[in-house]
Amino acid sequence: MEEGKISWGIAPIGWRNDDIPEIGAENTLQHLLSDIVVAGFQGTEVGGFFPEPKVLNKELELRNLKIAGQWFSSFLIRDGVEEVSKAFHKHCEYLQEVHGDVAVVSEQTYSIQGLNSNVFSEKPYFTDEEWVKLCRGLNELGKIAKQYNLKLVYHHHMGTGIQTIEEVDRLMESTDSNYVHLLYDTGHIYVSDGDYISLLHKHMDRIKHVHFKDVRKDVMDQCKKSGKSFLHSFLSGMFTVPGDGCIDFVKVYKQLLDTNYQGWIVIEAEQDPSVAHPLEYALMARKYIDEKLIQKEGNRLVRN
Ligand SMILES: O=C1C[C@@H](O)[C@H](O)[C@@H](O)C1=O
Ligand SMILES: [Co+2]
Repeated sequence: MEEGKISWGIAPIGWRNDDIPEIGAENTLQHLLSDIVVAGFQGTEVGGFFPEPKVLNKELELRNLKIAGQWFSSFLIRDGVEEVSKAFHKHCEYLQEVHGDVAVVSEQTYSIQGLNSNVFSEKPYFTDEEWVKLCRGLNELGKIAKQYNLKLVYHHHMGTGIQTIEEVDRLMESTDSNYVHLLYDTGHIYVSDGDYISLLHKHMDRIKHVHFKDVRKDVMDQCKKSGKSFLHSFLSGMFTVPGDGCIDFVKVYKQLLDTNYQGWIVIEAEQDPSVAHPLEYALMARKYIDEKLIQKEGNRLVRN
């Protein structure tokens, strides 16, 4: 990533979803990457179906695309830092080989994000001892990431122990800012707290990676009312690309520019690809970015 710039990416999640690997399984890596070029993005994140670094790098180079980062499910509370570190070293090695910038970490101990539980009312909570174990563990993982020239960015997520603004506040207070950074995901914090601006204001200095995920409020309300799981909520269309839901990305983007954010903004809108055509939605996102965000901000902007 170039110094002083915002890079725009789009995640594979609109084409294929690691949380439900069956959906979109017909979309190959080559198809996904070529769609990303057609839609005018500079890069993507690593999906669970991505190949070994040599093969991936070849496909990326052919299309002049970059890797922003990759998700890592940590089980620090369940397994302890020693065990988790082994898998995290491998994760970072892979990311280094594909020239990624961030390791996206989410603590999955007690997570209900992949279960058939009500994601709006059954999230887990950590005890004080578990908080200590988690935060110490994250500091250690952050040090490992640094050895590979990566930043550990923590992903707050629906259905997990770090979901709400209060929980993000506590995580930021209890971890070392040299090693643990924050991923700001507009969709997750909005569905959790009904507010996506406070987190941005409070933790701008820690935010080193951004996911732009929009929310269809009517669908969210319906999913909440019927007590749907996380997976069934997104399959019902709770999430979409920026400009197609209720989040004001102009406000968010302005704040990012005002505070001189440097790094990736990755469009991440999980939907069922058989319902929401992935390239069509990627193009919609790009149009919205160009017309409502970049043009609006004029020459303050930052697109390669
Ligand atoms: O960053 C993310 C990665 C996905 O696997 C996750 O479920 C999604 O909601 C998300 O925000
Ligand atoms: Co996300």
